[in-house]
Amino acid sequence: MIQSVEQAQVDRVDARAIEAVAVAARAAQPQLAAAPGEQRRAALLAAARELRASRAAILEANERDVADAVDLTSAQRDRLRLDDARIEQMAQGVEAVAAQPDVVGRVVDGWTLPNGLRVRRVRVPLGVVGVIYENRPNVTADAAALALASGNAIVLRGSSQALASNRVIRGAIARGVASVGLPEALVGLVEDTSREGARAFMRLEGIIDVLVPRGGPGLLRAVRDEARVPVIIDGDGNCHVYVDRAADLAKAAAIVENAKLQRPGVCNAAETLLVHAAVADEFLPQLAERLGSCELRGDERTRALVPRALPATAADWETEYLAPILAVRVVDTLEDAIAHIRRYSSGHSEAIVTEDLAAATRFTGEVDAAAVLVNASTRFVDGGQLGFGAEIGISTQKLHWRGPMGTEALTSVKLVIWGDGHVRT
Ligand SMILES: NC(=O)C1=CN([C@@H]2O[C@H](COP(=O)(O)OP(=O)(O)OC[C@H]3O[C@@H](n4cnc5c(N)ncnc54)[C@H](OP(=O)(O)O)[C@@H]3O)[C@@H](O)[C@H]2O)C=CC1
Ligand SMILES: N[C@@H](CCC(=O)OP(=O)(O)O)C(=O)O
Repeated sequence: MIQSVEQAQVDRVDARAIEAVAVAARAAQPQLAAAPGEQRRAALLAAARELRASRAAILEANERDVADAVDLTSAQRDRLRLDDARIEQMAQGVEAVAAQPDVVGRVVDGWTLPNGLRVRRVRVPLGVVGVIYENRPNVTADAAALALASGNAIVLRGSSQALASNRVIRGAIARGVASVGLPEALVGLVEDTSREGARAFMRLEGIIDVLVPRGGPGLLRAVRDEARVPVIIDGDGNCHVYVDRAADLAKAAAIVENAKLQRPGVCNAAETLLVHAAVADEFLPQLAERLGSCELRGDERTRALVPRALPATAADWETEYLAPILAVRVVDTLEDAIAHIRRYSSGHSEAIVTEDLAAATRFTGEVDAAAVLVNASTRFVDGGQLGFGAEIGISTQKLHWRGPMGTEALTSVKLVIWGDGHVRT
């Protein structure tokens, strides 16, 4: 039989071991779906306790991960590294998910037909959620907590760089789950972190109900080419801030600084600044000073106002730097800003700074992204910040869900119809 190169590679990994983890999760999921909300909540609270109790083991594993990782950018190193405070945040994140209102079985709406049939639409778990994610170990806890809270089993495929950390974190959560009488298999971890293993994972048709690929363009290409399971893409963030002619420039400077520099390596950090020509003279020189060592790459009009800015090339408008670098362009109109964003945005998070309600309304109406913000930093587009407790990722696609994915995003709906001997005529 003739095989493609990709298929031959998939065959070389232990695809059966990966499948076994997912099959076990699938077998366990109905028990979770039938469990009362109190038991799911108790599992999460126990998992948080186990995370705190495993602090030393998590730190030790994480040190090994950091020591073994080669060629990390500063953003990747920052993501991978855990410390006491981050482990505590992880446990608190699990508790925050436990405190969310229960979504399983929630009645979305209901109606009674003229013939007496009673129809209700209720929320149900998706089933088995797979997630492929970057080298950020806290995602292991966040994703598992959100899945369990919403009645789903989860199979985690984290980065090869974080495997030791993820093993210990997954172990702690599984112990919490088992301590309340639920199966540990509800939280599965793919131990084969090869790229071929990831591709085998994407092909688990009929076993994984939905895959959440959380990462950059390389991962998304692989998913588009290889996945045989339904996906919710949580992709890269080429995010913009537009400073309008009617902006309060003090607010604008604080927002741009926060959006770019508070944590430059994350997907909701700003990458390009657009400034209306009417305020560029006043705004850009003071901003350049405020941004300190942040590298600026500007168009010609920007460079005339900010001599330290390097020339921006066409590629800069497309680039997610994930670093303290900001592309800057002066635009003549709100329409030009919207057109630039329409062309280059990856559909993650886009912000306008303005005191003009009409401009803000036009921006929020016409810009097509998971989140549009008025007079606020793009850094707020995060599950924890927006009240979801945590996030499994930030969906950059339109179907099923858009934006930070909390428990509701991990459910679908089912019609429950009650009759009394009704037959259709
Ligand atoms: N929308 C969202 O919710 C989020 C988006 N992101 C985006 O992720 C990117 C940063 O993370 P980064 O780690 O660089 O992302 P990558 O896409 O490089 O890696 C993410 C995960 O995918 C795996 N992976 C990468 N390429 C492939 C491939 N071709 N085939 C199979 N698996 C693959 C990685 O494995 P390994 O590490 O083992 O190579 C890792 O587990 C940014 O673009 C950021 O915006 C990040 C977080 C959240
Ligand atoms: N949820 C995050 C942003 C998403 C994220 O985790 O991004 P990344 O640092 O690229 O892994 C936050 O704002 O803190």
